[in-house]
Order: sequence, then C-alpha cells, then structure tokens
Amino acid sequence: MKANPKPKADAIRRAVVKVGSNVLTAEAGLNINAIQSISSQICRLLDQGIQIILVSSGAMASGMKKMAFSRRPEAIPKRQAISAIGQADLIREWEKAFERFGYKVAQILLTSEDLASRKRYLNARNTMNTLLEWQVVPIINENDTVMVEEIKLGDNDNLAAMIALLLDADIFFNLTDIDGLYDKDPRVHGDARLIPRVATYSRDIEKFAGDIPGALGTGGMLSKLKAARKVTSSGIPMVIAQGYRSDILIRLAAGEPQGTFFVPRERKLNRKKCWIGYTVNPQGCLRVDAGAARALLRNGKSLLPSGIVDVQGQFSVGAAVSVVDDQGQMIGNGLVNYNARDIRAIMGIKSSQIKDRLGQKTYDEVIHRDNLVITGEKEQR
Ligand SMILES: Nc1ncnc2c1ncn2[C@@H]1O[C@H](COP(=O)(O)OP(=O)(O)O)[C@@H](O)[C@H]1O
Ligand SMILES: N[C@@H](CCC(=O)OP(=O)(O)O)C(=O)O
Repeated sequence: MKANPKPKADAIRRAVVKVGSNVLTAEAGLNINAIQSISSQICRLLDQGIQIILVSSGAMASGMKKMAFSRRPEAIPKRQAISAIGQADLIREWEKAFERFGYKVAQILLTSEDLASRKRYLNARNTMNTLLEWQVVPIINENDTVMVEEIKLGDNDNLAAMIALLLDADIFFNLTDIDGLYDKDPRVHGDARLIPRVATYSRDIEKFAGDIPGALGTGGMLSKLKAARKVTSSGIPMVIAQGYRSDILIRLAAGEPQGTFFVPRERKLNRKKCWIGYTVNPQGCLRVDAGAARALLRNGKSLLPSGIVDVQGQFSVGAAVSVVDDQGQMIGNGLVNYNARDIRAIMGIKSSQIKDRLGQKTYDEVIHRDNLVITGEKEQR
C-alpha cells in the first residue's frame, strides 16, 4: 500500500475514468500501447493524490479477437463466453500496466441488479471506498457473463455514470475514439463540427448523436449523452475526449479544455436521491393528473393520492416506481409509502379519507418529496 499523498488544493479529489472498446482494442487484440499510456497517466494522477475509478470496456472485443470471431455472435451464451475469455485478458493487461508503477488493481463486475438493490449498492460502495483508501485502482466492467435483458446495464457509459454517482466523484472522464460530441455524426457528415461545451443539457442535443456505435463499441454517442444527462443532473461534470490523445487525462485533470465538457447543475443531489433518480429499476408506474404534475414539477411538493389516476405493476411498500404525467411523459422516480394494491384503492381520494378506505393511514403522501427525484423532460434546472 502506498502512503496517501496530500491532494492539491482545488484539485479534483476523485474521478471516474471510462475507456471504450475502440480505444482499448487493436488489430491483434488488446491495444497494449493504449493500456500502458492510460495506466501511466492514471498513476501520475494517483501520485498527485487524486483517486481514480476505472471503468474499462473491451472484454468482448478482446475475446472476439482471441477466439477469431470477426463479428459479435448473435447467440447470447456465445457472447457471454467470449466476454468472459476477454475479461481475463483485459484485467491481466491492466494489472501488468499498473504494476510497473507500483499500483495494485481490483476487478469489479456488476449488473444493474447489484446497483438497484440498496443493500448491494451500499456494499459495492463500501468495497470501492476501501480500495480507494488503500490506493488500489478499482477496474469495473459490466458482468457480461450473467447479463440477460432484465439485469443488463446496457453499456459502460451508463455503468460509469452510476459509479460516478455512487462514489460521489468530482468529475467523469469518458474516453472514446473520437474527440468529443459533434453536431452531426462525423462518420456520415464531413462538415460535422465539434461542440466544446454543453452548458445546459437538453434533449435537443440527443438529435446530434447516433446510437450506432463504432466497430467494437456499444451504444454509440447517444449512450454517452444519456450518461452525461445522468451525472450533470446530479451535479457532476463530464468530459468526452479522445483516449489516444497524448496525456489526455493529465490535461483534463489540469482543467485544459479538451473534447466536450458537460457543465453540471449547480445543486448537487444527495447520494440517496442520485440512487432513486438514476440507479434504481422502477417496479411500477404511477400516472398523475395535470394538477399533480404541476405540483411535483413546479412547486416541489410530495405526491398525494388525490392526483394519481392509474397504477401499473405490483410492488410493495418502499419500492421504486416511476411517475409519469397524463401524456405518459416521465416526471421522475420515487419510493412509495403504500403498496400497489393500496394505491389502487386510494388513488383519486383526499389524504384525510385514506383511513376510511384502508382501515389505517401510515402516511398522507404516496411518495414523500424527500424520496422523489424529478428526472423528466420538464425538469426544473
Ligand atoms: N454526433 C456525434 N459526435 C461524435 N461521435 C458520434 C456522433 N454520432 C455518432 N458518433 C459515433 O460514436 C462513436 C463512439 O461510440 P462507441 O463506438 O459506442 O464508443 P466507445 O466504444 O468508446 O464507447 C464514435 O466513434 C462516432 O463515430
Ligand atoms: N462489457 C462490455 C462493454 C460494453 C460497452 O459498453 O462497450 P463500449 O461502448 O465500448 O464502452 C465489454 O467489456 O466488452
């Protein structure tokens, strides 16, 4: 274990670095030069006292090369097997690269279920915090081996965003094979221009991005934008930059403008709200009328039974649900004080009538404001 150096004043204290498959893979397999360059930069940041959590893609791409597959196979078990083969290589190469500088690494493979369960989420956080205290670099990837649609995180942009929220990172550096967000897909449009700064995230910028990834990636630029939305809404900045560029992480950490910088919302969400808003898997959905939508979006109120017009799904007390308006537009996520059956029984009535309807009243609100996070389109900034 290395001695903990003092962080520089005003410096970044903790950063998530995500590296995409296209950066980490070369013709012959893993791109060892890229791994060495990025690990040496991370070690320089660690030496400065900055804690780094690395989210590394590349298992599937590496396994494909190793098993001589020219394309990803359609069959899920084959993909999973390939990813498991590639993951071993990936972690070995990272470990070798970090060892040259005297740093240790730890492998962490996660699914969305791990992060959606509050207990497992807290366990993951405690483990990662311990590793960071020990100056060991956590290297995270989605657990492709067990992924099926229901527990899939989808892509590592999303996973890295969740990790940034989980660990309360100061910034998220997203390294890919292109030097940032362009106003059009540069593969298709020769006149596409780089956008250096996104001051306020709006769904309009998603129109710029294609969801078709590069040869080896998943999710394309669109998944990076969704990740940017998640972290900036929670008060964390993100940069998309090119991973091959010399000393890119050192420059970014020093505040040099590179790639596309996504400005965060000023108000930071607390960790529990980050989890409710951007990590949980909603177990059901409550549809609310226009008055309730206004109260939630504009006036910062709790959700009362009187504004609920429909309940979808079966869920128990404490479950996470999404809340939508009468047009089906997303308002946010919250934790319910009543189960689905009871909400069906009390929807549309006044809180003062809950006891008559259910025989007892535990709360006035179906979702208390403290357990509600507005994530929707009409979100107030
Ligand atoms: N508007 C855009 N600006 C920049 N890149 C875009 C845009 N639309 C689509 N892309 C494509 O997205 C790709 C990056 O996504 P992806 O292949 O998933 O990367 P990674 O493997 O790093 O996660 C780029 O190579 C680029 O061709
Ligand atoms: N878990 C996968 C990564 C999937 C993924 O999101 O890839 P990328 O778009 O390159 O970040 C793998 O290691 O191949």
